[in-house]
Amino acid sequence: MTIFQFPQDFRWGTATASYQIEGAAQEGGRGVSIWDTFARTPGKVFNGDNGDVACDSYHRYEEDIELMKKLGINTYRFSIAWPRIIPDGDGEINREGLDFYHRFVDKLLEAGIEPFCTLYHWDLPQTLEDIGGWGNRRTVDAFVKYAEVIFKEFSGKINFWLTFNEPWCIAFLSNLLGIHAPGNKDLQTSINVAHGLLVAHGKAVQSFRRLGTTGQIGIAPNVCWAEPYSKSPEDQAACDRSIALNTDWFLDPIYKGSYPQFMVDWFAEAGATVPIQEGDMEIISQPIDLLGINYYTMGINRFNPEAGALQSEEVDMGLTKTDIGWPVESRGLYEFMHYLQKYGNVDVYITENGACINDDLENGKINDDRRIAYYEQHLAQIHRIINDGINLKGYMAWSLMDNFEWAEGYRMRFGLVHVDYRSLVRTPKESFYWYQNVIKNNWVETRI
Ligand SMILES: CCOCCOc1ccc(-c2cn(C[C@@H]3NC[C@@H](O)[C@H]3O)nn2)cc1
Repeated sequence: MTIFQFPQDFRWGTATASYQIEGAAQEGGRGVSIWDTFARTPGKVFNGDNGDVACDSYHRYEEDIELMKKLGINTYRFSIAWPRIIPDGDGEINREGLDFYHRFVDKLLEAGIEPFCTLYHWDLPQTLEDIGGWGNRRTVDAFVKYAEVIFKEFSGKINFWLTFNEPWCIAFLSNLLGIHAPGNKDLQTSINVAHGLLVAHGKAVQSFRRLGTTGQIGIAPNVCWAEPYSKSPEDQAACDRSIALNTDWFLDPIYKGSYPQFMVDWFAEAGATVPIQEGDMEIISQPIDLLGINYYTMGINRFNPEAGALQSEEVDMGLTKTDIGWPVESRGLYEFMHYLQKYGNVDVYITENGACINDDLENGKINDDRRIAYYEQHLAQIHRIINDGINLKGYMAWSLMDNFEWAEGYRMRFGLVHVDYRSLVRTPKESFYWYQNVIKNNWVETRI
């Protein structure tokens, strides 16, 4: 056994998102989001599940915070539902929505837990999608208005901010692959969405600075680490494209003020171009303070001209998989964090990492040993990363509790806490108690 000690000021947390846990979809003045619409579209979400009730955290947040206190976390990542704040996306402010998040944040602070706020975790007001979503500059301006409302309301209470969660999912999973809301399947649309959200990000950072909002702000790309199936240049290039679309496509504009040219050229071959307007890249490349990194798995990729827009195919190498089918391979996190150094040794928080393990209650307990093994391996990599001098400042497990896993509905469970979706009873899993011990000790004991 090996003991890995973490830095004294290392932040330990968990993460959730508004649409996935809140429920109360028609309460508190909330407007309709694209996920309400998508979930009601036959065939889009497993079993026709939706976020109408979810974990009912809108009503049960005090119980959730008691669980966080029991777990011992000092940081909690959550997202604010834009449709609760400006229900029609760009009109009147809904005071009831702001009051809900004030009650919630005040309770977190009372519990000694640092709020780590994501402004946009995929629940776009439907009215804005109706005018073209992120591809329409009116949506960009509406986001800035929404962000400014939140900055003014919560400056001083919230000190860790993320503009967007997983821009690759917002742009490409949702508008090229059509797997998430709104379900478009068009390359140009997805590139327009990616660019729109980047401009919105930059404008929001400008507002954050201009308003003198407290704390630090950043963005949370999701990671796709890939290694080539063979030494062929084609397979390496296929990996490069997969990695770049999740990371460089968003971080090059932010840190370098330009898109990765090899990817711009690749998409131009497919007839798609980036709708850059005068001044956009200067806006996008506003300096930020931190990055959130969401890591789940890595792939072994090879070139396949039939494999989608990137012609990059993941090969099943027979690794152990979680119940959502993702290979368990923590090595990719270590490799990726070194890849990320090309943007400088920026402050990074792991804002999502976790395993989908669908164990259920047995005699009142959930013996999710596979989830414990997943966390043990990934925290050991976190320790290696910190030991290499990389500024990794904190870790938030995805997720505090089982919740609405998007197109997979409620069948896929990522939580440290089990949720019975009929009774809404929360039951800490064995992984909850394992993570509680890691946090208490600030070290992890690992078999690797
Ligand atoms: C068959 C082709 O498939 C293409 C890839 O399809 C997916 C689907 C889903 C994901 C995905 C899901 N998550 C977890 C969430 N992160 C944010 C938080 O809300 C969690 O619920 N991260 N990535 C990636 C890729």
